[in-house]
Amino acid sequence: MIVQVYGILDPDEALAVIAAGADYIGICPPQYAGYDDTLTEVVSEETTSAILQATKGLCKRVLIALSDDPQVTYNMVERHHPDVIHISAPNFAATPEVVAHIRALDPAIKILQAIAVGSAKDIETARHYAGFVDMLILDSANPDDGMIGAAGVGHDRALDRAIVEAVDIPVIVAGGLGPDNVAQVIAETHPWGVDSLTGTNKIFPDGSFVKDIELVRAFCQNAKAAGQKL
Ligand SMILES: O=C(O)c1ccccc1NCC(=O)[C@H](O)[C@H](O)COP(=O)(O)O
Repeated sequence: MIVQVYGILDPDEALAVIAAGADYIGICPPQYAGYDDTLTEVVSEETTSAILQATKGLCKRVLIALSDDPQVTYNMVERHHPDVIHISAPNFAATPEVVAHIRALDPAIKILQAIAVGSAKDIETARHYAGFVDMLILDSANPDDGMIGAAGVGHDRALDRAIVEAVDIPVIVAGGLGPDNVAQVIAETHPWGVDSLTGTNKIFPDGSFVKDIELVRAFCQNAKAAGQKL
């Protein structure tokens, strides 16, 4: 069972999260799209580079792309060359042309497409993406703004399971996962990987957060143990 942990803010935190068991770490670089002032997890271009440098070869490093402007994603790939580019924008998604463009910039990169799971038609959407992306992440729509991800809530896990069974590429299940519910969700969905942001954070009164390393450790241990039982 692959474990992805999002919301990494600096190199030391990244190393602590890896030591606690994460296989993939997720970073939110500047998006130049109106999110940079509202998302507390956005880190500067310099910090993104420092995290990527400090963790090279220790885990898979994932950058999230939230902008509807394709050029923002292309610039991110060209500048940082992460192991994985995670496309999670409201109105921009992978297409065969987008994938070809990204691969021309970095032939080694893996492309992870997000789906905000909400209805049975997402099964067909997943089948479509599976024809040209490397991985899928099944996430929750944020009830406040409709954005995909970082919602801290779950969604219909029967749909996740149906998507896992419908495609032949790796699928990461996300949305409201933490140490307490990850084993149950793995048992229900049989994913290749699981992901956590909110449920492994220590949140401060002003809304800022850091990773809670003990929660990350428990999340990784519980996920791996549940994966062994599949
Ligand atoms: O990590 C971010 O900064 C982020 C911001 C906006 C949308 C998604 C984001 N992260 C993507 C992830 O993969 C999250 O871990 C995933 O959405 C799950 O989040 P949560 O429900 O809070 O565990």
